[in-house]
Amino acid sequence: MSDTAGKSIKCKAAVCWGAGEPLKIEEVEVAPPRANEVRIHILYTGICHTDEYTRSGKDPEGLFPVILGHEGGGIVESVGEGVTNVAVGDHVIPLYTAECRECKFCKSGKTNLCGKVRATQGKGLMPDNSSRFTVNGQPVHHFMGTSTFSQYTVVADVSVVAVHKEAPLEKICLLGCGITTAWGAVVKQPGIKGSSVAVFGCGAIGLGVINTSALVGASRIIAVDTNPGKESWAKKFGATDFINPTTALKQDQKIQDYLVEITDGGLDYTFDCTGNVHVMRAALEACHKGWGVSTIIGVAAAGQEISTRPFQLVTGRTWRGSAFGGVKGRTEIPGLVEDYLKGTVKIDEYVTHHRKFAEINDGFHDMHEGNCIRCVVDMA
Ligand SMILES: NC(=O)C1=CN([C@@H]2O[C@H](COP(=O)(O)OP(=O)(O)OC[C@H]3O[C@@H](n4cnc5c(N)ncnc54)[C@H](OP(=O)(O)O)[C@@H]3O)[C@@H](O)[C@H]2O)C=CC1
Ligand SMILES: N[C@@H](CCC(=O)N[C@@H](CSC=O)C(=O)NCC(=O)O)C(=O)O
Ligand SMILES: [Zn+2]
Ligand SMILES: [Zn+2]
Repeated sequence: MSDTAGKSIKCKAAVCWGAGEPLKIEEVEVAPPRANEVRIHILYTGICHTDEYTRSGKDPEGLFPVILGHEGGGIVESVGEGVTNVAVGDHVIPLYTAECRECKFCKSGKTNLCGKVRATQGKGLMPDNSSRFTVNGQPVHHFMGTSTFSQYTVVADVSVVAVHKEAPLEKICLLGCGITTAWGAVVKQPGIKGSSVAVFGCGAIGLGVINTSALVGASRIIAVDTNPGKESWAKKFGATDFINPTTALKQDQKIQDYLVEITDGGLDYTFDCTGNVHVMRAALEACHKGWGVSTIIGVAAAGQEISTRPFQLVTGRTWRGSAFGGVKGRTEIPGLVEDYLKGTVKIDEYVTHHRKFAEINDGFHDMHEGNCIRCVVDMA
C-alpha cells in the first residue's frame, strides 16, 4: 500500500486547453481511483500522430481541455475496490483498447474492440461519467482512456495490463500503440507468408508493418513514401523496394497503376499507414484483381471520406481496417514484451528522439520532421 493511496495527488500534466493550441504544463490534481480503477505513475510516454491529430482539432471526437497521450509505461500507485488484474508496484501499459473479456465484442472472438468502456472513453470520462483530473478545480477530460501526458493517470482496470518488470518502460511504452498496431495488422492477416505487400507511409506504423511482413515471410515488400529520407528506413526494416510517387511516376500516372504494372497485376496485400483518404484509395486499387486485400490503419481527419468504384470490390478486392492491430491488449501484450526481451520484436530501433517532459511541445514538432520515427518523453 503506497502512502498516497486514497488521497489526491498533485503532479504535472501537459494540458491542451483548446484545438490547435500547444500543450501547457500545469499542476493537476489526480483523484484517487474509484472501484475498478487503477492509478498509475507514468514514467515514459511516446507521442503518436493520433495525439497530434486530436490536438490539432481534426478529431471529430476531440474534447477540450484534455490530457492527451496513449503510449505510456508506468507503475501502479494504487488501485480501487474490486481490482484484481493488477497490483500496486506492477509495471503496466495503459490500453486505449480495453479488454473486459465479458462484453459481446470480447466474447465474439471476432474483434478486439471491447465495448465495456468505449462510450465514456469517447466522452473523455471514466466509466462512472466523471473525470479524475482537475486544474484549479476545473475538470479536464481524459483521452482514449489513458491520458499518459500526466505524471499520474487513472484508467479503468480493463484498460491496463501488467508486464515483465525487467523490460525497460522507456522502450516498451511504445507497445501502447504504434508497434503493437503494426504487428497485429500483419500477424492477424492470414496469407502474408510468400505474398507481395505494399505499405503506404513509412512512419512508425508503416515501418512496423514492413518489419512484421518480413518476419512472417512476405516475398516482396514495396514501401511507398513521398519522403525520400524514408528509403533507408524502409530498407533497414525489410522493404525489398522503395517507391517515391513524387519522382517515380510519369506525367498523369497514378501510383496504383504504376504498382499494378510492376507487380504483374497488383499486390496481394496493401496497407495504408498515412491517414490520407486518397492514399487509401490508391492502396485498394493497387491490389490484385480477384484476391487483393487492403487494410486501412491510418486515421483520417473529420469530414474525410473514402471512395472508389464499386467495381474494384465486385472484382474481388477486399477493403478492411484495423484498430490497435486487432490486438487484445491484456491477453497479448505480455507476450509481445517477452518477445522484445528475447529480441524477436524490435522496439529500440524506432526511438529516434528523446525529450524531457518540459519539452513535450518540441516532441510534437519533432514528429513533423521527416527524420522522427518515435519520440519518447521522460515524464520525471
Ligand atoms: N488504426 C490504428 O489503430 C492506429 C492508427 N494510427 C494512424 O496511423 C497513421 C500513421 O502513423 P505514423 O506512422 O505514426 O505517422 P507518420 O506521419 O510518422 O508516417 C506517415 C508517413 O507517410 C508519409 N506520407 C504522407 N503522405 C504520403 C503520400 N501521399 N504517399 C505516401 N506516403 C505519404 C509521411 O511522409 P512525411 O513525413 O513527408 O509527411 C510519413 O513518412 C496516422 O494516421 C496515425 O494516426 C496510429 C496508431 C494506431
Ligand atoms: N476518434 C476518431 C478515430 C480515431 C481512431 O481511429 N483511433 C484508433 C486508434 S488510433 C491510435 O493511435 C482506434 O483504435 N479506433 C477505434 C476506437 O474505438 O476508437 C474519430 O472519431 O474519427
Ligand atoms: Zn497511437
Ligand atoms: Zn469487452
